[in-house]
Amino acid sequence: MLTLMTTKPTTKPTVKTVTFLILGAGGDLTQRLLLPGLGSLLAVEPERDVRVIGADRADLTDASFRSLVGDRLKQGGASAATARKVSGKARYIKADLLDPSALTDLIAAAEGELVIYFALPPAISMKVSAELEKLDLPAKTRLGLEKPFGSDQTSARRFNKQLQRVVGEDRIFRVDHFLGVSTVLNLIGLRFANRLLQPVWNSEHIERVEIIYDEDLALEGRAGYYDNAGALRDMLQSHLLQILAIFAMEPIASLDPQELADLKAQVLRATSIWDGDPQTYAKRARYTAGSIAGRAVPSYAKEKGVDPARGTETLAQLTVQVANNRWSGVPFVLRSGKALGAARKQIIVYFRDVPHLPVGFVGDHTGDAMIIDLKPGRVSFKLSMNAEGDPLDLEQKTLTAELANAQMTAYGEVLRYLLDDNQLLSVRADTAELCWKIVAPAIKAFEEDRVPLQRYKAGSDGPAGWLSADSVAIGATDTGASDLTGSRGARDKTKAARPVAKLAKSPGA
Ligand SMILES: O=C1O[C@H](COP(=O)(O)O)[C@@H](O)[C@H](O)[C@H]1O
Repeated sequence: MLTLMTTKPTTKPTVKTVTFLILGAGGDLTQRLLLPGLGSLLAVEPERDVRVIGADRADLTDASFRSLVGDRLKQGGASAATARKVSGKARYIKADLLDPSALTDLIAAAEGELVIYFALPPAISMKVSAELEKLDLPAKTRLGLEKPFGSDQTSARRFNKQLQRVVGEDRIFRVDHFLGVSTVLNLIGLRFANRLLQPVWNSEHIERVEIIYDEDLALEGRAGYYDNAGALRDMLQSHLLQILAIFAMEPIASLDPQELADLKAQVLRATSIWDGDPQTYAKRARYTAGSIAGRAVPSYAKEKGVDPARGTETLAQLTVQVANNRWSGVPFVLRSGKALGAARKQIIVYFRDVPHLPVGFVGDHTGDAMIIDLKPGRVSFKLSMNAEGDPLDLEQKTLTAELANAQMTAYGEVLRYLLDDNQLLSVRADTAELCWKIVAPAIKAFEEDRVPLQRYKAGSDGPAGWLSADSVAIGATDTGASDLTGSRGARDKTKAARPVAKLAKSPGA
């Protein structure tokens, strides 16, 4: 196993006291992601002094909240002693979050630096921040926010302006847990630490890029949120465009939050739907009843809380262009969906064919690619090599290396940066707005029914023909099964699973 890169903390663990005030502490997000995420952070940095205050309308008591905090911290990996230490100091304050005097009391209860986390629906977050604007907040107060950041470019801008009236942009942390995935930071290391890769990271050598996040999970009881969002807003507008921005950005000089945000914004400003044609380059589909790994999955339209008439898509695919000197002419295909047969979370970089193959060689020398698996972190190179036996007969072998596993959950990583007042992993206001601008023509085309809502069976690979043959073949191949030497056994397995991969010359609509 070859370790390519580990994610290094940008700051050393500190023992400053930080109050983590969770607005909406009774909700699903707090229990499912935030507290376990904090637990995973405390597993690595148990010396942190984090004071958790939960606030909500729900009738919880200090005691019941402490027990919830303790359980969830342990679930995230914190030791029993650390969980006891943090949960023992946790407090629950029942509050109407739109009442200024209740907010004043919550703020007064804070010790040390204050982080206010909005685990609330966006409309409520907007109202609460309007109330916070009227209050005196302690110096260094930071706001943590969950997506969606608005529902279009205009509302995102309005929300950003509202938040910036509470604290400066340098204290606003828009959380995208994909930016906490170590693999994304590893992507920067992989590209910029390797002489081999740096010169080829452009349209001269790269023919197409796909960023795929197919999930084998279905709705998981989230109709209330998801049926109003759909795959395009839920995943492409946010997470996948963030990954694209990091992948495609110009060289970065240091892991400076401002510089990273500037470079990401530069990419996103140049990004738009391929040919400005959402009818051809935006696709949507919805799952029907099926089964995934032996588990029966009802049709999306029959899921509890879904309004079938809304036409919400559970799979979306968008081809975009980055119209700049580096990427002109290279299609970036973004795709994500639910209830697919296999979880596939990859960035695939397809390299162009060599201009000339020495006369005399035969066999498969096309389809060279780099595959970055996001979960678990892994990088594979599909390369043409001389075959065993007849050395003139080329074939493709896959060389795979594990990326270092994250020390903590993605939420743990973004919380670490938030608690440490480091904006490296947060989404800046302008990039949040730009992401809405990029997808707006596709959203409009979906709403006006100019893009047909296709169907796919839960447990399938999605509608046929969306991805090119080479992409389907890579998806069917477990890149991790190959090894660095490309032994005959591994190669045979790869070959059996994969038809000869020929690059499609179309943008992959
Ligand atoms: O933000 C979201 O992300 C998850 C996928 O992320 P993962 O880290 O849980 O794999 C997605 O299922 C969800 O719909 C979306 O809101």
